[in-house]
Amino acid sequence: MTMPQNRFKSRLLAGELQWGLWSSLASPVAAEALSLTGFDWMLFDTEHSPVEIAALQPILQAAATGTASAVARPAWNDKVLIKRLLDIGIQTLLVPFVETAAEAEAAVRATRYPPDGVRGVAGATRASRYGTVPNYLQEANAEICVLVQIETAQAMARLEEIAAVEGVDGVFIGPSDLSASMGHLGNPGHPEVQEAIRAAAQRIIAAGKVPGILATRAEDALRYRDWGYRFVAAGVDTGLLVGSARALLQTVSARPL
Ligand SMILES: O=C(O)C(=O)C[C@H](O)[C@@H](O)CO
Repeated sequence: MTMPQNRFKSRLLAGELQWGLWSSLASPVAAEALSLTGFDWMLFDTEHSPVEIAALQPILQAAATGTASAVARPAWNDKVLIKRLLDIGIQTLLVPFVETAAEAEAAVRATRYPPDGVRGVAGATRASRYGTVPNYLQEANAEICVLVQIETAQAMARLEEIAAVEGVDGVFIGPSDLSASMGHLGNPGHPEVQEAIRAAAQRIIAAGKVPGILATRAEDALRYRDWGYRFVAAGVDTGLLVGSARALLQTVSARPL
């Protein structure tokens, strides 16, 4: 086997727009089906989804059927959680709650083998295609993509120093937590939050990194794209499922016998 190439990273660094889908369903069937819908990437969340590492591997195997590159979010910026995601084949990580340059540096180091970092060395894992990639240990670092998540006002204030960290490829804004941190819990659409999100895209670009974000409605996703965001999760699978079911019920139940 040859080294798996990180298509998400090469497209990110080429400045291409990549549409994503956020997955919280924690289901191999959903992952397989949704990976075939044409999105460029899918985010598999382990922070707020009921899924542990043993269940995530078959989800990633199912998702590999389709076209979407797999991105995973560890539950925390923790080198053990990150190592376990890397071992099951994740090459792109969205690291939550990064508030300082030191935390961003720690996230990058967690993804790199020594001497560049502290990633533990494993033998035959899914990452190395069970040991069939001959130069996996030598080539792995280059294919890793680190996205750090900015989701507090404190992190926003330090955006430039976080983005400047070597090895950080993209900076992702979390609108829900950011709005909570700014005193607007549950209201990411608040003008103050939206202005911070608009400005953040330009600040990230000025720092030489690629901005990304999560939207839950198409109109938000398109506005973020127009503001400069280049990896945009346009929706969440749980929301799409429940939303479609409710709309269907509303349609049929609105027509009496
Ligand atoms: O702050 C945010 O926005 C996020 O981190 C995303 C949330 O975890 C959630 O909306 C994902 O379903």
